[in-house]
Amino acid sequence: MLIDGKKVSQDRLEILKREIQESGLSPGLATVIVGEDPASQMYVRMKHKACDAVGIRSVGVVLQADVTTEEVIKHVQSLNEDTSVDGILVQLPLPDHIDTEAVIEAVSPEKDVDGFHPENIGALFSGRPTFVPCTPGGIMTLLDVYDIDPKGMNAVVIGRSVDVGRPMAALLLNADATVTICHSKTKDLPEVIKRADLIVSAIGRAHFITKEMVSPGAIVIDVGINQDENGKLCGDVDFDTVSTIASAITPVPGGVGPMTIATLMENTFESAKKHSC
Ligand SMILES: Nc1nc2c(c(=O)[nH]1)N[C@@H](CN(C=O)c1ccc(C(=O)N[C@@H](CCC(=O)O)C(=O)O)cc1)CN2
Repeated sequence: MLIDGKKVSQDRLEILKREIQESGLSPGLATVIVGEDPASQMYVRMKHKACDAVGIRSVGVVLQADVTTEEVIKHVQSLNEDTSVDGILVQLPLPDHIDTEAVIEAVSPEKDVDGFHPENIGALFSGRPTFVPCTPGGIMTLLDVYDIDPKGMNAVVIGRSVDVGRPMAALLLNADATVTICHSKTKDLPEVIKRADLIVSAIGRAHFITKEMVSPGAIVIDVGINQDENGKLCGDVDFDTVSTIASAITPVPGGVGPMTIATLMENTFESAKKHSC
């Protein structure tokens, strides 16, 4: 079965648009981008476009690549104080000279619609999630829409990043899966992956997950955004072969990526609802 993230995200955005209209609220999202990385610029454009589509006001702060950490934090603080802004997201990655953790910690936890603030990450790991990071949150929505219940499954998350691997593991644990997080130092990685009922790959290596590593019937979620040898967008999973034995699989493009944006829109509306109380 193909898990169609593009379709699910469109459906979710339609529903959200109606909910926002009916709420009478006027949610606001602020994006912060530093430098001119073309991929980051594209993702931020996609986020503003999604805001327009569902009825979320959006403002963009664009900062030069040589801005200091302190200057970025000042902009974030002024967005924290701006009552017309319900959600703040700082597009990642930031340039190397910027202290990313300090910038993320400067975002008010109440406006942290990316769910990266330590307070929100802590809540997630305590089993009391507040704002959930958008990519793992979007994956949980996909599993739910396709009636895939992780309860009791052996889930293997490949990659231990703060924005995807770790929160993904916490969400799967909260959903009663038995979770293994793999990383560059994991011994016998293919063997660990072979035992998985559910694989979430977020390592960023084109075609890394091959058919031989995957148990027939496993569910395969591909978070990778890579380029193949011809410069074509592809995931971590060798889709053509793995899809012949997986029971369900996400494509790249059109799988997890669009759900990241839909979840960001949903988090922003949730934030606006909280601020209206
Ligand atoms: N502050 C954040 N930074 C980053 C996040 C994030 O959630 N918050 N995630 C990624 C990038 N990202 C959003 O920011 C993102 C990546 C991919 C997609 C997407 O829809 N991809 C499409 C393909 C688009 C293309 O043509 O290249 C797909 O997979 O179908 C959306 C958002 C890192 N930074």
